[in-house]
Amino acid sequence: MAAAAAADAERGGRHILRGFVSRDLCKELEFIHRSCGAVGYRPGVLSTTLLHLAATDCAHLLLPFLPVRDRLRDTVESLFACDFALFVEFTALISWCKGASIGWHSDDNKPYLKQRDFAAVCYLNNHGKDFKGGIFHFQDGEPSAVVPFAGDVVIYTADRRNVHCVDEVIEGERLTLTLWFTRDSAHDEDAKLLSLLSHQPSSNNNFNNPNCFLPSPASNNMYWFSNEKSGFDIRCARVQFLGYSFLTTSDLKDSSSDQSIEPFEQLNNPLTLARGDEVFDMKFINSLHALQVLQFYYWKASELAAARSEAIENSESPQLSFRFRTSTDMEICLPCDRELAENTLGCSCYEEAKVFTDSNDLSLAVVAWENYSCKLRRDLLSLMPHWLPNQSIFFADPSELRMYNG
Ligand SMILES: O=C(O)CCC(=O)C(=O)O
Ligand SMILES: [Fe+2]
Repeated sequence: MAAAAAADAERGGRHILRGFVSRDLCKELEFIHRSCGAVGYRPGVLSTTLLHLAATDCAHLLLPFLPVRDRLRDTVESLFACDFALFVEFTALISWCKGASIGWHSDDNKPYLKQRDFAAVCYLNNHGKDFKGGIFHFQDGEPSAVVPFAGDVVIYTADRRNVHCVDEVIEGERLTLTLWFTRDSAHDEDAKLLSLLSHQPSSNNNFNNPNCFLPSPASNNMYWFSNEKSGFDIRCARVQFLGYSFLTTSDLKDSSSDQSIEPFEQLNNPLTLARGDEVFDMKFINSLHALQVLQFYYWKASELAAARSEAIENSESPQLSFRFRTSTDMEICLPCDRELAENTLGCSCYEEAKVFTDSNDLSLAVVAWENYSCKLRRDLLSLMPHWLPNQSIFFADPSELRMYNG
């Protein structure tokens, strides 16, 4: 087995593993990307890197990545019979929007990418259903093409033996979890992440702080998607696709209702969500907070609907969380090329979502999202003391660690 793997590596091995990532994890990572993603490293591409999550106070959202990240590293080490330690160089969720493509290249083809030894690209959604185009090709040898299917992973060496390209995406958003691995410890992603995490203000590491899982936006230009002529804010576009908009309202009784504040800045202040004439009666700390709750609601729509019908059956009165819009409720109006946004990120699945979801479930989503975030935050705080002395980020069962820690 080891000999076969070594021979494979000699030939510039490549592997396709079907069903490597569970469907549930694909959906969870999609939720993270749609609530936290920012503009990416090439035109038409959005990304959520682990460093970006850590830098925007969402370090707890690293946890869902860790089991699959560890498993991928182990798999690469064994497939290529590595007799050296392998480090993760880079981990990101990457979406390729309409118009995005990449021509023939190897992944180590720039002087600053020479440390890359292996690549793993996990597909999180489906060609044909969620997007069109976006097929992966190897220039020589077999397989010559990989059609992205949720859960599958393609693994290959990052050098000239695996020159590849991706066809232009014609429609929808093609989502991947992409990792590169290196044998050079100087490029270890974990060290960068740990340095960022250990330098965060102590209030963020304190689980007793009720705001410890609330996101902080990066700079506004990180959310501005543009072509040569116009652009749109990714956060605004994502809430619009689910049928909502951001609103400042005088009821919030703070600076957010001050209309002299520049619209982009209003996205970083308290705001709420509206759906047509209805206003959600809850204040969110900023647009990312509102977006995260809304995407959580979209992710968990069927579970939330079931929870609601159970509440009705048990004659627990459903929460009335919407009120009618008044003249003091002001929509946050940003320059936005709606057509570009729809063309870039649009997908028929959003139309289905609008019919499927019930606005009353949004208040259930707020509670469920808080529980989800609190649990991850607690797990993160259990794991941190084990990561720091090892200088490495790994997954372990946090409940066992808590027992062990007393
Ligand atoms: O997403 C893919 O299928 C491959 C992406 C790629 O080649 C790259 O990012 O270098
Ligand atoms: Fe590539």
